[in-house]
Amino acid sequence: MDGDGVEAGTTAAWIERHQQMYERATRHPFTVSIRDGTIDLSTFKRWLSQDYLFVREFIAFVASVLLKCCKQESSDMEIILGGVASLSDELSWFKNEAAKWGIDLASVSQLKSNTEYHRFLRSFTEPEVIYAVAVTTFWIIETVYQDSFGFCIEEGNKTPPELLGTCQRWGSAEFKQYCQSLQRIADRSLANAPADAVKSAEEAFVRVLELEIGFWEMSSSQS
Ligand SMILES: Cc1ncc(CN)c(N)n1
Repeated sequence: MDGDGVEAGTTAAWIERHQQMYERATRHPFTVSIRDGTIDLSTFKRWLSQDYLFVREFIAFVASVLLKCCKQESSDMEIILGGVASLSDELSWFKNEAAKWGIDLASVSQLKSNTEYHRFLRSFTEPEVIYAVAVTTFWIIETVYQDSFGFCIEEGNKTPPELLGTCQRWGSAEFKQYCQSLQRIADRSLANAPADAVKSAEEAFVRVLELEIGFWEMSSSQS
């Protein structure tokens, strides 16, 4: 077990093996600039608008993970169902936050890196993609946000007060526990999965890190 009570497993080994890329995704200049208080607010608003579109697609992805979970009569159902349910709150949160920042969500055009991420998420809805691969992908997507925003509220932060709510949303102890539950599910599923599925899951893990880096870059630069 590590200090957080998570058993060291396959996913922890991948974080170590791909440490550099993991760091690039979770300590990106975008989130680091939130933590050090130098964030340009137009950049933040771009991220918020694009992430709203992302979350709409993410809901379909998480629903597809739930469906795969149900088909194999897994005991993980309640945790994943909780994830689906919390996305309803998340959508409302985005709408409220957008109104606060004067963003008209209906007029936001989706940027390229977001579209690329949507395409990736959609590929998981295929029935051929097995549960272990899908749930591991789900875990790393959530974990990048947890680690990134968790850093923004760790000791020594200079996060602007108006951004603390955003950072709490994914950086809270509760969200961390949820990610740890997903990690345990991913590790257990991978331990029982065939070698080719474990390989696909590791490829998806790396791809998520690339896409998350692309998402932060897009938010910073409109690419
Ligand atoms: C791009 C992205 N990655 C992850 C999350 C966390 N669900 C998110 N909202 N947006």
